[in-house]
Amino acid sequence: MTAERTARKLIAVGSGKGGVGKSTLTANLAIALARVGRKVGLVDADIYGPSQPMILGNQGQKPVAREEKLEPVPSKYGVPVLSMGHLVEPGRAIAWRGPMAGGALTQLVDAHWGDTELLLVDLPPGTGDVQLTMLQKFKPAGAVLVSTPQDLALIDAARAGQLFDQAGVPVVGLVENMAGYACPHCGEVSDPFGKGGVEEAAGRLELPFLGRIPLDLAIREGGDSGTPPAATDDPLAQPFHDIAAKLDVWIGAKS
Ligand SMILES: Nc1ncnc2c1ncn2[C@@H]1O[C@H](COP(=O)(O)OP(=O)(O)OP(=O)(O)O)[C@@H](O)[C@H]1O
Repeated sequence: MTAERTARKLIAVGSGKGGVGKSTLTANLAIALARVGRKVGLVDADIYGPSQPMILGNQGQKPVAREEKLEPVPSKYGVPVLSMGHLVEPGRAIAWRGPMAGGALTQLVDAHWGDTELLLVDLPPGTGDVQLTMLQKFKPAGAVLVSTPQDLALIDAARAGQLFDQAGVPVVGLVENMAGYACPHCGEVSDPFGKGGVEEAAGRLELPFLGRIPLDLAIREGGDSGTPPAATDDPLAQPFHDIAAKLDVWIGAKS
């Protein structure tokens, strides 16, 4: 069991601010990595607001426990997942204090992940209890930070970066989400959240810039309907595959 643990790498996907697309990115990266043959699993560490069962289209399935540990729930994209969303009734509020949330996270990570070589962990936004448990107890190999290009989100992203830094977890790089919206009627591209801010911030923080994902209705619809773009042949899959390839190279270099 010790050997199994050392071989498996955890990559945390974090953000300073909520709603910037962390869960969307995590699911699509996991699918992209599975499509190139990686044995990848996903932990939805967003204990209070789990969204992976909906994004990965396996809502309503319950994980079974074997020898007091959970069995991950399969998804049709070859990415097994564990989420509080599989354990509590949909729509029910999860009002837990920090230690309980930390305990729940432990159950999700310390599960029967079998031959899974890579676990992507979708963190809750910010720098709270769950993030600290994640860093201290499970020490991810690296962290990917996602932000929209607006200043407010970037300040928080830098703060989240500091948290990883202080914990000795290297930041793999920054991803810009929701940049450039092409109007479905006239095709004109506008930037509701700005553009390029994350790349600039990455330069300032001396961190790699991993790529940019456009603001696109199909990404939102894919998330809501359990069909993430990375699992399709849509051109929207490309940025996710490009970012996943960079992450794969980074992990390879670490091994
Ligand atoms: N590039 C995009 N284009 C269009 N919609 C997007 C994009 N990225 C994310 N969304 C949508 O924005 C919403 C928030 O995204 P998501 O849940 O991934 O963010 P989050 O950072 O994980 O949020 P939370 O703070 O709840 O954890 C979702 O409805 C998602 O489908």
